[in-house]
Amino acid sequence: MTLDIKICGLTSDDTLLAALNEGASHIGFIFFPKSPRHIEPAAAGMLRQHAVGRAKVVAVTVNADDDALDAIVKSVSPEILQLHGNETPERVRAVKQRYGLPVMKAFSISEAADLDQVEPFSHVADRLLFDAKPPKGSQLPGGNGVSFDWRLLAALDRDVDYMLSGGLNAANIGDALHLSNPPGIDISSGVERAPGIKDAALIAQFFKAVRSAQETSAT
Ligand SMILES: O=C(O)c1ccccc1NCC(=O)[C@H](O)[C@H](O)COP(=O)(O)O
Repeated sequence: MTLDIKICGLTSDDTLLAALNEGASHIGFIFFPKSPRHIEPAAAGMLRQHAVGRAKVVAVTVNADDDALDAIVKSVSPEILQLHGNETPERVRAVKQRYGLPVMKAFSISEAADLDQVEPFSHVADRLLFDAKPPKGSQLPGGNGVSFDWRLLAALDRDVDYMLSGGLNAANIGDALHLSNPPGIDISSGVERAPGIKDAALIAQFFKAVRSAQETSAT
C-alpha cells in the first residue's frame, strides 16, 4: 500500500514545489490566524495551482463557521477539509453535505482513552488524523511539534483510515512507521527552520528518511 504523505502549513512557492517534487500526496494550508502558518484564502488559492494533478489540497480549519468555510472553499477549491477543532459528528456531517467534500477529522491523543472519542465519527468522517495533545499553554490545536505514543494506534481496527501526525521528523519517522504502520503521515514543524518557515532541505531530508525506512522494512 502506498503511504500518503501530507506536508502541512505551506506558505511559499519554493517549499510547496519542494514538497511536490519529493512526492507529497497531500499539501495542507492552515486557516487559523493564531498560527504562524496561517495563510489568507486568496494566497492559498494562488499557491494551490502548483498542486493540480500532483497532490490533494487540504484546507485545515479550527471550529470554522459556514462563512469562513465558504470563503476558503471559494478561493482555494480544496479537495479535502481538515477539521482540527472540537467539531461534533453532526458538524462534520453538515460540512460534508454543504460542500460535497471529504472531511478529515483530527483528534488529540495522549493516552489510550483518547481513542474512545473516535467511534461516533467512524461513519461520518472520511478519514481521521491522530495528532498529539497540545502542550499546556499552546494556542494551537496542531503544529506543536510534539508526539504521542504511536503504539497506542495498534489498538485500532485494521480498516480505520487515518493519518499519523504530531512531532514527526526525519529522525523519528522510521520508528513511527515501524510502530504504527499508518496509511498516511502528516508533518509540519518537523520540516521548518523556524515556526512557520518551511525549509526545502528539511523536506528533502524527511522524504529521504521515509524512503530509507520503507526500504528497511521491505527487506
Ligand atoms: O500547524 C498549525 O499551526 C495548526 C494550527 C491549527 C490547527 C492545526 C494546525 N496544524 C495541523 C496539522 O495537520 C499539522 O500538520 C499537525 O498538527 C502536525 O504538526 P507538527 O507536530 O508540527 O508536525
